Amino acid sequence: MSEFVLQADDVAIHYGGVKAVDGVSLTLRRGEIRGLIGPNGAGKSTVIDAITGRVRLTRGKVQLGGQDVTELGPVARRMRGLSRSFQRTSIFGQMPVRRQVELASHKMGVADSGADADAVLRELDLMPMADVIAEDLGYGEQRRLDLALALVGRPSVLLLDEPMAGLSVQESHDLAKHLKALTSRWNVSVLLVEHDMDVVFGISDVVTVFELGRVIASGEPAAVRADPRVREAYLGSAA
Ligand SMILES: Nc1ncnc2c1ncn2[C@@H]1O[C@H](COP(=O)(O)OP(=O)(O)OP(=O)(O)O)[C@@H](O)[C@H]1O
Repeated sequence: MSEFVLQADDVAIHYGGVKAVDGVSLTLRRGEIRGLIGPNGAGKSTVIDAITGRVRLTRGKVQLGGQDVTELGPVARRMRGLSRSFQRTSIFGQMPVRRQVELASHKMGVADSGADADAVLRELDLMPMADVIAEDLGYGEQRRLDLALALVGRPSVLLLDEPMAGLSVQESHDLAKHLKALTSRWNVSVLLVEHDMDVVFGISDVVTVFELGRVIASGEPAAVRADPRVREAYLGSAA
């Protein structure tokens, strides 16, 4: 058994002459949060797409729990425990919260989807809103519902692309707290692309910095924050 739940090796995604991602390697240990940061267009979302199987690799390999999944599509990867959140709550806007989560769990083939849904809702403090129509939730709660849908079937890896976008400081704080709790209580590993530096440096175990499709720094948050190259490329003097 690999010590990594997720391992991407020398991943490249080229669009014609555009090297969106060009030789990126990264890993996730069980229960670890890795923050991915970098300027706009650095290739962060493309790496997420590559890992989920949404785009085909130009080069490289993706492994999940030590198994090569490079040739598998997004649904097959999801079934093997690789989940991502979408900003998709509006698709089922007319449906009550618990029903949505239960349906998503059922679609995943979970035997007791009711129990699965309840566990997820409890974990994310959404049980009091179980019967609320999704459209009537506050924005922060909708983001949590989005996360709930990604958590059905107990994935081992969660990929999140800017989950804090549009949230208030308090809502971001709450979501960050839930993410941190998930990693310890459910042993989920998280790859977090996020522009909110307080969140990234606050909850990540490791931070990886992208620039122009490549990794320019990676390590513990304090070391990355202090790295002169990172400050120059991205963080500026405000960090
Ligand atoms: N389908 C595509 N075709 C051509 N170029 C693309 C495509 N998708 C992404 N790119 C390019 O690849 C580069 C990386 O984009 P990407 O969206 O991954 O960056 P990002 O770091 O996620 O940026 P942001 O922080 O703004 O979301 C950019 O130059 C982008 O224009």
